[in-house]
Amino acid sequence: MLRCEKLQLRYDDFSLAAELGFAAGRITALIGPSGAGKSTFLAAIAGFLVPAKGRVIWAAQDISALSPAERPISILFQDNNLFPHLTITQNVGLGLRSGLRLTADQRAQVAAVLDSVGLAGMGARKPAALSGGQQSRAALARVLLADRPLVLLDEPFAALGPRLKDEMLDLVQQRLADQGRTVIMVTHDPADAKRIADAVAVVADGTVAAPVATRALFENPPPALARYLGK
Ligand SMILES: Nc1ncnc2c1ncn2[C@@H]1O[C@H](COP(=O)(O)OP(=O)(O)OP(=O)(O)O)[C@@H](O)[C@H]1O
Repeated sequence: MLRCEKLQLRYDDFSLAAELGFAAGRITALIGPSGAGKSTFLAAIAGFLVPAKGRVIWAAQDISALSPAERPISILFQDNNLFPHLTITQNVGLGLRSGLRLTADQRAQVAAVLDSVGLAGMGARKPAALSGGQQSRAALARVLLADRPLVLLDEPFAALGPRLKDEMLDLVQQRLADQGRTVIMVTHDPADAKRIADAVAVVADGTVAAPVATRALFENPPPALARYLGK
């Protein structure tokens, strides 16, 4: 369980309050209007933004004072998930260790995970020599290898076409959530949430609301979500 206790996040003229929990091993979608604070909230969980108040608790431990690297967290952003000057093997290997020198055993682990996401034989290429969908798979492969229990997705698949995006969402479900990881994903698309999220937390009006089971939420949307959906 990830808990946000009396969390208050602030920029100059923006503030966001969060008092909620995310069930372990589940996928929770964050949905809400542009500028509502979804990325800001993920940044606070990841440790990039110091909260004005409150605490972030993971598995009953206060992780608020830990640096991003010390937190049990992997993150995928919309862009810049891969270093352009490194090969795919090197990029994915960073999930195992921070240096570029991999042992034979580590290289075998990288090859196996690339194989498992459909990128067999592509390890020697640079990211620019992969399609957008393949780059997404490589970034996901690094998250798989990093083996951190909490995974934050800030719309990493938004630039993909609908079929590729659905493939990636299904991979997230099969390879992350079904293996016990806790996933929090920002999305603008209700269809993404309906496809793989167990629950949805609405971010609007300065608050991150507690997650509600996906189907129940869309069947009976609260006013902020109804406005967002244009209903
Ligand atoms: N580094 C920053 N400094 C000052 N204000 C910021 C900073 N980053 C974000 N903000 C402000 O915080 C608010 C929330 O931004 P955020 O990016 O979290 O929203 P979002 O819900 O993720 O939006 P979108 O759906 O458009 O990506 C916005 O008003 C934004 O202008």
